[in-house]
Amino acid sequence: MVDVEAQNQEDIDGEITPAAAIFKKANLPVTLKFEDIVYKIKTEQGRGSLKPHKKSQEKLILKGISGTVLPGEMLAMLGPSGSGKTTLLTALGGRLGGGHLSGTITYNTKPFSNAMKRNTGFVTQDDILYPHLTVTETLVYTALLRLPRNLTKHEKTRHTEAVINQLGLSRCKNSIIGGPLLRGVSGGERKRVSIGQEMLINPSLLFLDEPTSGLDSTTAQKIVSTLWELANGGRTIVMTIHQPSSRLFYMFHKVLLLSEGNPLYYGKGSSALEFFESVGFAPSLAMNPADFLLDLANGNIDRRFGKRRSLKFVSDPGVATADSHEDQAAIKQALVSAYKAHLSESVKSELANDNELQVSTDDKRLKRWSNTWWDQFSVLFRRGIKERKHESFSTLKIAQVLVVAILSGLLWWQSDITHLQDQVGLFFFCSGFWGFYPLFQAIFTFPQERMMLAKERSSGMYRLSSYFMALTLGDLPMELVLPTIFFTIAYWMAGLKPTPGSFFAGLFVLLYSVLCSQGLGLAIGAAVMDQKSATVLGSVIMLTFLLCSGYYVQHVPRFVSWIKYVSISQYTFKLLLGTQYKPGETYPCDADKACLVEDFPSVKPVGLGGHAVSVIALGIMIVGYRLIAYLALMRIGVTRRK
Ligand SMILES: Nc1ncnc2c1ncn2[C@@H]1O[C@H](COP(=O)(O)OP(=O)(O)OP(=O)(O)O)[C@@H](O)[C@H]1O
Repeated sequence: MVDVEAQNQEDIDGEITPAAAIFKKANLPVTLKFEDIVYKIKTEQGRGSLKPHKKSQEKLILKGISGTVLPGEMLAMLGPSGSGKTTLLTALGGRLGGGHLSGTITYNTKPFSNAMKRNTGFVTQDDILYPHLTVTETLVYTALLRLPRNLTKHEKTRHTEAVINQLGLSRCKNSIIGGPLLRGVSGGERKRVSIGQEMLINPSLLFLDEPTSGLDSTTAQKIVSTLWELANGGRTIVMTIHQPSSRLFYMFHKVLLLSEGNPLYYGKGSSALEFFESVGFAPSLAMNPADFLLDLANGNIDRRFGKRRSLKFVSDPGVATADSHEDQAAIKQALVSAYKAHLSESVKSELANDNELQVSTDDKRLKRWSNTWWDQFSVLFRRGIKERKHESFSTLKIAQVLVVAILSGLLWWQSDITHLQDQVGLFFFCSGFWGFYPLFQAIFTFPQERMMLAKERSSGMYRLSSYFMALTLGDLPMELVLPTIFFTIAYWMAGLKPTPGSFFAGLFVLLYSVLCSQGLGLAIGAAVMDQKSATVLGSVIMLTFLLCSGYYVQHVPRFVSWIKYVSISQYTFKLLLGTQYKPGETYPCDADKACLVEDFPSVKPVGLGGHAVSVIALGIMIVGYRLIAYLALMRIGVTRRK
């Protein structure tokens, strides 16, 4: 017998078995038990309707589900769409947030813990992968982040190679993953990459949400065969599956059939038909048992197949009559009662069986994170640059900025102080353009990353701070290069003060304000997490800042005049003017008259003093907005545990 305790301790200390052997056996065999799982959520009635009063109603999603999955077993959850499969899987995987979950879930008699989290893989229904990374890159970055710190980079790469071979991904290992608008690997390969990401940590407990959905039967068979092999190595595997073929159906050690949150069957797949026959439902024709089970769970017993001849024939469930609905409900009710009468006792006695391995998972000895902050940061930074370079360094963006810069240079061509209004207009344009541009670049950052962040954070891959720093710093070079190009072109074409001091001061102000607008974009994106709403909110805020910066309206009413104190544009505009004009400087306002620049109507509202205050205010905003973004992100990927 395997010395599980020693093996487990070894894993806690980080000494994972050599790459070639990682699929042979589970590190820490897990017995999963769940008893009387009930899950309720509060829904708002009248939501989306014109009713003024919304009533909150409780909805029962899972209605007392129990079962046991032993090491070496593969449990498949079957049921119609909306029957609660994903909800139950998420609850068992320790990731269910919101709502009220009751009942007990134990892993080797213990509740979910950090040690168990490290030993658990969770493959979500949608493949959440970066489209521009190759298969190998995707898996290597995951290995670098998830495998323990005492493994060398070389060992982690060897683990990746072993996973690639095990999952039959060698042929496409250098192909990019791809996405909706980018051709990449096939759907089946993508699914295998998602499974591979979880297999890298050699989990003893593996959850998969519909791993075969949308795949042809041969690919589905390949995936389930791989999972079957993994189960054979002493792993505990739980998956939801829609309509498995009969070949697949008989590969599962256990099947749990759900209907509207109720269990209808739990036990061996091969005994399912026998059970339903014993309670009065049997197919009279040879058919895929999974299809028959789904028909039962839908209450759709066809007269040709069902023995319940007294029930009306349901020709088209889509246009079912009230009678047929009643029939369906009656069938489902009969099946729920049959489960309670014949199966619930045996499920309970199986749960009472003390067959768990008494393994100590010393949670206190286990460090929360597999890697140091710096390791996480550097891997995430490199991965971010690789994935996002296509977006950040797109020729379209560079061309856009070049065109605007050259156009501005031509429009303001060699303007001098005799055309003060024009020059002031150029500075206002700069503060507006470089307020909006970085804001909209940054606004999309977190909404686009949301799914990935939720997935990786819920498997405890990295700290939020290392992710946040890596992502925001990774975007910086391009964010700063573009305004530098713009300013250099526009400045010299427009003939502004030709001194290095004025030029660099202006450039510094522009980059400083870009950092501030970028921070605002990050904060709005992270707080709203919806691209459309964030864009609308961002444009309203930035427009307000521009309108209140003192250029358009010089006599701003008192009750809105405070807005200028939070306006990025106002501070940028003021600082840009300060790089060109000094207090007391004059301009020719009439043929033979010189006037003070600070009295010029477009300059007066912002003035030429108070630069230190502006620099401090922008500095506070640069930090403050990023802090808001960070706090808003803290809610992503964190599940509440009971
Ligand atoms: N947070 C939630 N808010 C509202 N309804 C929810 C929530 N979570 C689950 N539900 C509802 O619970 C039911 C079960 O959902 P679940 O996703 O578990 O079903 P499923 O069997 O996995 O379906 P599918 O096969 O289509 O993925 C559905 O009716 C779903 O709308």
